[in-house]
Parts: sequence; C-alpha cells; structure tokens
Amino acid sequence: MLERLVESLEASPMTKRGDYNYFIHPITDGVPICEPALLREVGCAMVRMLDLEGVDKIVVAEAMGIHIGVTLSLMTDLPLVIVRKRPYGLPGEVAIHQTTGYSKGELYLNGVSEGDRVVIVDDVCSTGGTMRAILSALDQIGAEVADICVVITRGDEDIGRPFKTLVKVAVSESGVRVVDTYR
Ligand SMILES: O=P(O)(O)OC[C@H]1O[C@H](OP(=O)(O)OP(=O)(O)O)[C@H](O)[C@@H]1O
Ligand code: HPA
Repeated sequence: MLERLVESLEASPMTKRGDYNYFIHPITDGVPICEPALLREVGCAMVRMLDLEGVDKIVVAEAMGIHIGVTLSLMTDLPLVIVRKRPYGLPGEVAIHQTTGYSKGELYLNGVSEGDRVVIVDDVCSTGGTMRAILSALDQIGAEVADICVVITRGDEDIGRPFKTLVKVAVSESGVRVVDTYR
C-alpha cells in the first residue's frame, strides 16, 4: 500500500520558488503525468482513513485538490465542492485570503451551508495556510468539519485541529524523503 506514492515522491524533480524548495509530482502538480494506478492508490487509502460517517460533502481547493476530490467523489458518491480562485458573486459566497509558502491569493467558497457536515481533502499541507483559510470560511458558515486528510504533509504546521495525512515528507534542495507512511 502507498508504494507508488512513496517511490514517485522520492523521485520528484526539484525547483525553487523564491527560497522555497518546491518538489514537482503528479499528485501536487499534475506533471508530468498522473497515472490512474496512483490516483486509485491515493483514493483507496483516503477512503480507508477518513471518517465519512454522516458526511454530506467533500471540500477541496483549486487546483490540485480537484483530481483527488473527483476520485473520492466517484468512490463514495458524495458531492464535491471546489473552493475556487475566482469569485462568482453568488449569494452566500465566502471570500478567503490564502497564504502558502510561496504565494498569496484569494479563494472563494460556494455550495456549503450552515449545518453541513464536510470532509476536506487536499494534495499537500506545507505551511498550513490554505487549510487554515478553508477552515475559517467553513467555521464562518457554520459547517461542521468531520475530518481532514491530505496526501502529503511537509513540515510541522499547526492548522488548529488534528488532521490526517497519507505520508509525511522531509524536503531539501536535493529532493524529497518520505519519513512516515500512514495507512
Ligand atoms: O500548506 P500551504 O502552504 O498552504 O500549501 C499547500 C497548498 O499549496 C498548493 O496550492 P496552490 O495555492 O499553490 O495552488 P495549486 O493547487 O493551483 O497548485 C497545494 O495545492 C495546497 O492547496
Ligand atoms: O513543494 C511543493 N510541491 C508541490 N506543491 C506544493 N504545495 C505546497 N508545497 C508544494
């Protein structure tokens, strides 16, 4: 279990975004190509780990939460909410300020209502800025977060509540090392 993920992560090419050591991987970038077997491996592990009891919706962030969310939505039959990087101006839309290790921007949440029970999934948690921003928007709406799972965690970020991860990695200029695998 998770062999494809571990092997491909440790073979990730590296680049720099300012001072940030950025690894390039099919799950986090869709580059160079995302194999169905890898998506299946990730989807099966997440379904096993997540507490899906009574959950109404899966929440993901554009862009690199989308393929993971679609995989889980097809496996669980739960609807998908995509937090977008552009506004739609619909009633109830919540704007969120996102800060990552290498960027800042706005995200916009639609489609979650007060009392909804959701799970959040994403490709990677690094500084935790994206996850904290989404959690604060869901809290503002009055939705309940049943569980959170990311594919990859890098660093020891605090997002204000426990969350699950499939693998934990250490990243340096020379590459990615998987330091823990959860299944
Ligand atoms: O823990 P953090 O420091 O917030 O980093 C994690 C976030 O960074 C990436 O998103 P990004 O905004 O770069 O957009 P992308 O999904 O379009 O690559 C990634 O998909 C996570 O959502
Ligand atoms: O190092 C990274 N690689 C890909 N996506 C990311 N999102 C946050 N950090 C990274």
